[in-house]
Amino acid sequence: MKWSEISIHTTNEAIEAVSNILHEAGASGVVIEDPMDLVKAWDTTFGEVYQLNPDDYPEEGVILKAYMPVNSFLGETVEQIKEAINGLLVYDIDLGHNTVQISEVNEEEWATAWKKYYKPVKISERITITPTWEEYTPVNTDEIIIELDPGMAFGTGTHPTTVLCVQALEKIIQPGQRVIDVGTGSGVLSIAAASLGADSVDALDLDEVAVKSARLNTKLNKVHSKIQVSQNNLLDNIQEQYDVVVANLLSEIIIRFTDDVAKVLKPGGAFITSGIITAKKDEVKQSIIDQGLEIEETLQMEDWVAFIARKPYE
Ligand SMILES: C[S@@+](CC[C@H](N)C(=O)[O-])C[C@H]1O[C@@H](n2cnc3c(N)ncnc32)[C@H](O)[C@@H]1O
Repeated sequence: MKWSEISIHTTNEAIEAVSNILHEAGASGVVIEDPMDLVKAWDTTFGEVYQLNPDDYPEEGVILKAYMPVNSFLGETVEQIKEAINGLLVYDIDLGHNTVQISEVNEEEWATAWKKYYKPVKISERITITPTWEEYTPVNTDEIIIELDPGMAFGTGTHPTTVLCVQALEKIIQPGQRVIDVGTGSGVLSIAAASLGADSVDALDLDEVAVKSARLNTKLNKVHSKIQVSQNNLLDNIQEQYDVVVANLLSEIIIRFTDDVAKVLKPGGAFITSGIITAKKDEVKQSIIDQGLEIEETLQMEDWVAFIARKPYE
């Protein structure tokens, strides 16, 4: 499996916003390279007026590196990333050099680079996410451990949008419920729902790499008998009714399919959604309200928002 390393030369000021864009685009981890690597020492030993060569100018800024699987969406994703970064100019964020470079790395290089940063993390009252290669002993008796092999799909389980969805699931899931997880990635939200007592979960993703990764993770966590993983575009051709719809997707995509969410929810059912950057909060909220759902709670972590909305009884 090939990974593509996307290197973005930007400024300190833009680190957070560009990292958010990379995470929103599904990057598995963002690494910030030491800006000091870019600084070259000036040799003025003889007090001469230096003949400046543009190539020797002290470089400023930072390099952000993100990793994405090489698949048919990559070109489009990189274009979207570039567009979103350029969009930051509207907020007067200095982007510095603003260059984007792409190179291929192999799976082993990626895995060793990334595994260093990935440790067990308690992400909600009851749920701790641990990578498959770490030994972890539960601290509390009612603690739920989710073991994840993030593999090639989005989702180490620790991104703020995932954390917000897990926290919302913990509030909402009742034993026996039927759940659908749109954009399942590594399967983390489906595993959380099943572990919290849901009876059956349909886990959907457009990306076949995610489908494989989710299947593997549901087995690892021994909840595969409750979770059906399939390749599907959003809620296309879904005819069943659900107690809970959970979707951690880009704001633009959420807005596009809230009408289908309202259709598949049972009266009294809940819609949990994140992937919403604060700037897009109102737009997403309005699209949910326009479909007759009621916003029950808004959760926030760093620059990210999640909504819990409810379909009223007739
Ligand atoms: C931000 S990740 C969320 C992964 C996981 N649910 C989590 O919370 O960590 C979004 C996922 O949605 C999937 N996705 C994007 N567009 C989709 C679509 N139109 N239909 C289904 N899945 C989609 C992506 O492949 C990706 O796995």
